[in-house]
Amino acid sequence: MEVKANGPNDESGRIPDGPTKGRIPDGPTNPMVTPLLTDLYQFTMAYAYWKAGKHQERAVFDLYFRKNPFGGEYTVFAGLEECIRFIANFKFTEDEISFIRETLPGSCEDGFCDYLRGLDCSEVELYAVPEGSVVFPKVPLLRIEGPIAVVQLLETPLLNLVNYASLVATNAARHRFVAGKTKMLLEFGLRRAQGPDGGIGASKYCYIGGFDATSNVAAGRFFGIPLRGTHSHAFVSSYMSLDEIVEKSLQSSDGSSSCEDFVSLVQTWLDKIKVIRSGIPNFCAVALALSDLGYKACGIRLDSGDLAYLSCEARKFFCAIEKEFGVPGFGKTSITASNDLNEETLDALNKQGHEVDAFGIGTYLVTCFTQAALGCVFKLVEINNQPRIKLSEDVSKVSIPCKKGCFRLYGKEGYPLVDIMTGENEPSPKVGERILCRHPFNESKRAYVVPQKVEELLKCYWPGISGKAREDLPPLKEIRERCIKQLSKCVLII
Ligand SMILES: Nc1ncnc2c1ncn2[C@@H]1O[C@H](COP(=O)(O)OP(=O)(O)OP(=O)(O)O)[C@@H](O)[C@H]1O
Ligand SMILES: O=P(O)(O)OC[C@H]1O[C@H](OP(=O)(O)OP(=O)(O)O)[C@H](O)[C@@H]1O
Ligand SMILES: O=C(O)c1cccnc1
Ligand SMILES: [Mg+2]
Repeated sequence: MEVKANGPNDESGRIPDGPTKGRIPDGPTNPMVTPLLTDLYQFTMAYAYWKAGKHQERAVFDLYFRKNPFGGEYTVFAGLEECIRFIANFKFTEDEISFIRETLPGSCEDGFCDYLRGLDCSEVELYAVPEGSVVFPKVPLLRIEGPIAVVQLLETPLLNLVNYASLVATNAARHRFVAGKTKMLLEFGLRRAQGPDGGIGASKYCYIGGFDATSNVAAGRFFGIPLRGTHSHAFVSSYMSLDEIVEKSLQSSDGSSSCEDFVSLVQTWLDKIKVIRSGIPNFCAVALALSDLGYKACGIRLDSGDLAYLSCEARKFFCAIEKEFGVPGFGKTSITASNDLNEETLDALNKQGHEVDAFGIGTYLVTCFTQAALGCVFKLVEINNQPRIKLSEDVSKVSIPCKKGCFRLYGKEGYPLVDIMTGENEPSPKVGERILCRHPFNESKRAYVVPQKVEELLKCYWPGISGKAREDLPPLKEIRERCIKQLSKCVLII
């Protein structure tokens, strides 16, 4: 997938009189993310707004989710950078406008096409919680303000860019929580992911959620995520016998000598250690022969059978070899496990006791097997400075009206206590001042809080022409660090 750079930057990457100060981010990572990547009804509504002369009315929409996924207590917010790349470069091509012309009913006026031709997100402002933050239901992840017609067109792509990203980042964080901080977590899901974008997205957002590396080479290239891999069964079963190995010599690691028949050296070791019929003595024989030449073998991967038992047996074998043959560190040879792993199997392995150093996780992680979608929604909360609410018999679907300020209040030890929403014109919470926090739908849930620190959650990532300062988009590693740091504080509380 090629990284699109269709932004309005000049050669210096700056737009001299453009809508925002500083550099416009490159286009979306996936070139399929265009203004047409939206639902038809957004165009139907945009046309109706335009026809009614309503399209420029200033609207405020909140993007939020209603319930934490996986039956859990938290969510990791991800996908923001791609949202900003999208709106920063939002512009219709002539081909796209022609397609819309053909798609809308013939009675639609040509003037709408002229309107689309001139459209960009310069009049839009986007406020967001920083990517990689731990977030909770109902509190806006994004607040988007702007002319109603254009913001309406943004609904579907923004939801698309946030929903899966946040779901899979949360899934990764949950796997990390069960595996523990010290284990290496490898994302192996590309072959099982929902298409190429699902695969690339899974690798990026699992990294944010706390995975250490991916097997996905394209993701390594695009995002600088560390790449790791072992080998498959096919590699072993492709050989019938040792006679097939033609090139038998191997230079020592420092280049000072050469072993003419490395295969014989391995066999000598194998004769000394072969006690059980498994791949482990074979690995050890090769590792010991390599050690003779100054190399250090990395480790093994277990991909079937009882992973707890086999990892313990393998560890015993490695330790016995360290002792018997005096090879320092051999007992610590890395053991990776894979094969249909998920939160439950990781938990079961922990309970049984195991010696696995690294887990390779694919299908259950990237398909988010236990929950299909996060269910983020995009709701109109204000138009022309007037509040708007969506009413529903299902109280969980009632929206919270008004343009809001969102704050995280921290207690004495620096731990977050509560996220609070205020009306834009209400005074914001202040350090050391008692404030009554009320649950939005349950009157009986209320508490006075005296915050020791107040953090404004929604920051301006796209100011349009407002002239406000724009938050930088941090590198992926920083987003991941934010996530890990925030989770370490939240999980203690949960
Ligand atoms: N000690 C263990 N405790 C709990 N679950 C385990 C343990 N060891 C392995 N598992 C899980 O049990 C399942 C084993 O699956 P299955 O029986 O289909 O595979 P297998 O026969 O071992 O290997 P293969 O994939 O080669 O057929 C996997 O989901 C694996 O993660
Ligand atoms: O099990 P996952 O969590 O999806 O992780 C990725 C899996 O992909 C590979 O084998 P593959 O599944 O292709 O072959 P298999 O079905 O024979 O294990 C690898 O050996 C893992 O088992
Ligand atoms: O490198 C591996 O071991 C790997 C990569 C993808 C899927 N399964 C295993
Ligand atoms: Mg498998």
